[in-house]
Amino acid sequence: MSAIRYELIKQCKQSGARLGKLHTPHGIIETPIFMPVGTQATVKAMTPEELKEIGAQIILSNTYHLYLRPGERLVERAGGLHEFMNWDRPILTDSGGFQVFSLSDLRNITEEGVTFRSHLDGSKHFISPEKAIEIENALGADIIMAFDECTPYEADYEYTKNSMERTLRWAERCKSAHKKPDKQALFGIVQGGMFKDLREISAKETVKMDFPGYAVGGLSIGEPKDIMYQVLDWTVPFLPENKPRYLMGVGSPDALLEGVIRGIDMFDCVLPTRIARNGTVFTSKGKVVIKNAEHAEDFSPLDDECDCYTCKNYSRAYIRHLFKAKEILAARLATIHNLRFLLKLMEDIRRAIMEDSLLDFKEEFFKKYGYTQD
Ligand SMILES: CNc1nc2cc3c(=O)[nH]c(N)nc3c(CCc3ccccc3)c2[nH]1
Repeated sequence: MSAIRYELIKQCKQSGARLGKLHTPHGIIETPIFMPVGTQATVKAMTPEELKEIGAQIILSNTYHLYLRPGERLVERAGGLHEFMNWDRPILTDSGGFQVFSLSDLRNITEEGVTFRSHLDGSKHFISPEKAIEIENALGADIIMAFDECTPYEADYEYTKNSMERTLRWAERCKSAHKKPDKQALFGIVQGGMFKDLREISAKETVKMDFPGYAVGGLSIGEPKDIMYQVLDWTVPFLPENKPRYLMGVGSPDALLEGVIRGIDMFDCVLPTRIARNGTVFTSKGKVVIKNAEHAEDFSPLDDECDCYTCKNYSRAYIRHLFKAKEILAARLATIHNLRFLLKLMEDIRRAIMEDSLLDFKEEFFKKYGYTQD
């Protein structure tokens, strides 16, 4: 008995897109879904109530960060992540592999696991597949990711093949180490870099291990977008239709649409919250850098098609002023807007799939958004 159940509601007639419901111990998630990232047990600048207000159904957190600070045992003693961060809806945690590679400098990878230095204080640490699962079990997320190596984009065939094969062996070890499959759903992660045959082997071998859901890893790491889409075309067909598919690290509007069309159900990205704090916001007519002088006396909202709290109550001029004055409210208002923009885009996508008009919706969205302005 797995912790989650995926219900395929409708297969799009125009593309590989699907409408689904993911039943989890903390509630039902409608897919396709965008998942805000809350790396250190908080979606930066947002309260849980504000996240619910804008329609967030599931949030992500990070094993690597929470292990280093405050420690997974403290979170466990607090009653687990849901209690600790006052979030009673679903949570997904990544296994830490990716973060070790993108955050800590000194690191050594062996069959056993990864030795690395903490990006906080330089202290030495070791994480194995077993250790990663132990941490994720202690944190208590509804969906947990297997410990994998996100193969670097520029890796050659030989390295990518060895890395992918090790990730498969690690996946088996994660399955064996997982203590609570009835409470926490463990997803396998497909690797294989930019190579068709390696992606196919990784997908087939990972599916043989029968996980409740599958992630496509090793993407959104600097490769051109058309390569990412090509890798999806090579990989998704080998993933079972009755299980959710999660494309890791993807979240720009155009990539969300292209991923949905290729049969992806779940997405995450730090982009909307990160660029919000730097003063860049999504709008239906493309991205806007609010600090630019042109907005100084623009008393219209960020986006006149947006229904969010920020767009209903504040002007571009005011938000620009807050950024120029380095006011904390600036980051909050921009974050509310950017997250709502993507969550609403996913709502519109789900409606378009229901109405068999997804490709028409995509056409119209790109025309207005100005596709090239990704
Ligand atoms: C930005 N691009 C990006 N590509 C990724 C590839 C992988 C990958 O191949 N393996 C794993 N395990 N994670 C990846 C992530 C991190 C996603 C995440 C961040 C925060 C919280 C929860 C989840 C990625 N992120």
